[in-house]
Amino acid sequence: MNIGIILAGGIGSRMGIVDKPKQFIDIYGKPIIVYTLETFDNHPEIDYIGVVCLDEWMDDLKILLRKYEINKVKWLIKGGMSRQESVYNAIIAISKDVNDDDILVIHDSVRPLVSHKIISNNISSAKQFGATDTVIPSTDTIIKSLDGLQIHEVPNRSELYIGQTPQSFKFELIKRAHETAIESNKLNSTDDCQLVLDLGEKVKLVMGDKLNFKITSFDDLLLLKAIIKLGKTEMV
Ligand SMILES: Nc1ccn([C@@H]2O[C@H](COP(=O)(O)OP(=O)(O)OP(=O)(O)O)[C@@H](O)[C@H]2O)c(=O)n1
Ligand SMILES: C[C@](O)(CO)[C@H](O)COP(=O)(O)O
Repeated sequence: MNIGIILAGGIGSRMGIVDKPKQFIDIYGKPIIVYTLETFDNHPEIDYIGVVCLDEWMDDLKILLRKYEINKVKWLIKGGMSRQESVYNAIIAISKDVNDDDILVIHDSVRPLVSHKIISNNISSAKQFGATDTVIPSTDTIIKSLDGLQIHEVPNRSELYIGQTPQSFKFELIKRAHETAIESNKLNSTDDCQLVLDLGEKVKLVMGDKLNFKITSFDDLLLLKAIIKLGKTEMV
């Protein structure tokens, strides 16, 4: 079984909009989270979906699921204080319904342009290797600075990638990774692959796409609107 876990438990503080979290912002009349959910709902290899949501937005989410006929959602899960806690809440919520070898495809609700190809590649890689990250090669040189004032390192760009989601895992592995992190008091990781690496397990890479960017700040919204508008125009 392949399960999409869509994370919508964040408040979007870096967006700077106070009335709603960024995943509920409308883009041409449809909230960002719906774009993401539709792609998972329509994917033939995704069996069920769990959505992790801010408690106070759960009713709005339920209305959207009905309105847009998102039918594969089986679990509605309360968000945690951190991304890591939100993922763990999902692991606990679905645990009685899944087997160790089932695949969790964990995705940020605020990456609405994820493609079916990326999801398919995640599933086949996680089935084969147990843990998979979606990445794109870094096209910029990355500068490491420990103090934000001077350069401490210029890592070799050919070894650097930008991490995206989905990140996909066999259920047993990601559950063990989270439990081990909690036992060692690591509670605020922004990346599930890091927790699997901490176990000494390998994480395979699949190629993402520049378009699968994360909506973080206001400029990302402008970009998303432009891309969706262009896409629609080109389809006409
Ligand atoms: N407690 C949290 C924090 C984040 N997320 C989710 O994790 C994804 C990536 O996180 P990020 O972009 O950092 O979202 P926010 O935490 O909402 O943003 P910010 O850091 O600006 O507050 C988002 O889909 C977000 O909803 C979550 O489910 N639970
Ligand atoms: C998981 C992630 O989206 C990969 O790019 C990213 O690590 C989330 O980090 P954030 O600090 O929650 O934006």
